[in-house]
Amino acid sequence: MEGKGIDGKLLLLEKSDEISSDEISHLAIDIGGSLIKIVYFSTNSKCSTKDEAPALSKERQEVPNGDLNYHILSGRLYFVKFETSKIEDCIKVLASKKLQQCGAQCRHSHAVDKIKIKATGGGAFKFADLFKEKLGITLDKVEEMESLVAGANFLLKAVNREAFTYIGGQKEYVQIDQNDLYPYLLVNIGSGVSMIKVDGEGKFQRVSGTSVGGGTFLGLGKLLTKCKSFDELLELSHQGNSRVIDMLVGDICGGMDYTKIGLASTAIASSFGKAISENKELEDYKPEDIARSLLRMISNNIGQIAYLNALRFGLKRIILGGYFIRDHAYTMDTIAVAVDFWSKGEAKAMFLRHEGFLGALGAFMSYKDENADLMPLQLVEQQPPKSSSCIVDRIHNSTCVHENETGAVDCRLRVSSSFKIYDEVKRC
Ligand SMILES: Nc1ncnc2c1ncn2[C@@H]1O[C@H](COP(=O)(O)OP(=O)(O)O)[C@@H](O)[C@H]1O
Ligand SMILES: CC(C)(COP(=O)(O)O)[C@@H](O)C(=O)NCCC(=O)O
Repeated sequence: MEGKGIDGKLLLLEKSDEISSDEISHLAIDIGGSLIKIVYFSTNSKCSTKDEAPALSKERQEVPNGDLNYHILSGRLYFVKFETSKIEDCIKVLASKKLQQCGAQCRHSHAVDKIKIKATGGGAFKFADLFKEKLGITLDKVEEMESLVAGANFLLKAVNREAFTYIGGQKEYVQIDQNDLYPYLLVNIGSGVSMIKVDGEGKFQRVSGTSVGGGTFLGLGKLLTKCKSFDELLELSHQGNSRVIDMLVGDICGGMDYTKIGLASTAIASSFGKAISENKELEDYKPEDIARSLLRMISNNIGQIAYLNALRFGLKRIILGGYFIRDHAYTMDTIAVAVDFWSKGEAKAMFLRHEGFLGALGAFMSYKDENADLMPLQLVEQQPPKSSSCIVDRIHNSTCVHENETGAVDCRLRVSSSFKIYDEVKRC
């Protein structure tokens, strides 16, 4: 299991046993083709030092608002993931932490089999019976595209320093004016890729997609390089040189630019094209060069299709999400350069700090639609990220710290007083 912490330190997830059931109020899950993503809100503030979370509180604050009272729960939103192929591990962790007791339906029933949690992604259908059987809970399905859009809109509107451009190796955070947010093209690079034209809250249309996505990178990468994991493949690509396998314009044109059609000699004419004529076997190529060419081919292709769809609808802003991106410099650079190149600087690629959690966040936000039990969730307070950050990676039972990741969001939930989440969770 991996967790992300915005302000860097070893947040709640270093030891999974540290989270107990009475500290979690809401949880939503996105079960994709490759990964399971979970977003949950916790009033707990177990941080490595006291001063990391000064604003956190378990106290309820009564806030009159018209006829209704609300209470404010202060805490943090946490983000964790599992590999979908290891869904049994995910279920074990949920069972051990009793996180499954944190859905929206506690008020109506204390019976475990009446508990529902919001779930999105194809796996919300595929694994519904498994969740029921092993945890006794019902997955309350939220449509995937709807969730992606709701998650993206929420991040773009409510979280400071969420969106950034990546140009020349530099991140530049962009605070988008809320009145000028729409329309934009949302490109979610998961196992496959969905492209969605977003026109407002709940106003969107899936306009395109491609099956050449993150699953393709990982699947082909595993076959071609013998890498066992995404991280290994990504790491390998750092040391590679794509020119070894990719056929460049210069390779075709005797080292010259193809000026007439605007292609420099260094531009890729054909990804993996050199392999057709060199009479080499797979083993003759270095795995790192293969990983590099593969990453570049897929990222470039997505950038180009994204641009074409932006052009189709006259969209200037392309927002990229999905766990494939992983804040990875070469991936972001390739996509940003592709968009810039093809659009001649007209369109901008923007990335998100919580790129992999759009669906899960969207499903989390949908608790607000529950028959007024839970009033609109609001992120009313949030600390800006500090300079260094890290996450704890517990996949494959290994614990390691990654630098420069982003993560947990300090926030306050506004909930209806008729829905006594905290008490209910303790009673469940
Ligand atoms: N630790 C990881 N394990 C597997 N895939 C990963 C990992 N980190 C990033 N990825 C990439 O992210 C993709 C999945 O992205 P995601 O947005 O979670 O899609 P899905 O909802 O289809 O699972 C994978 O296909 C892979 O390219
Ligand atoms: C089917 C999916 C929406 C599932 O989402 P994912 O689990 O990949 O995030 C996605 O894989 C996709 O959009 N694939 C591309 C299909 C196509 O348009 O050709």
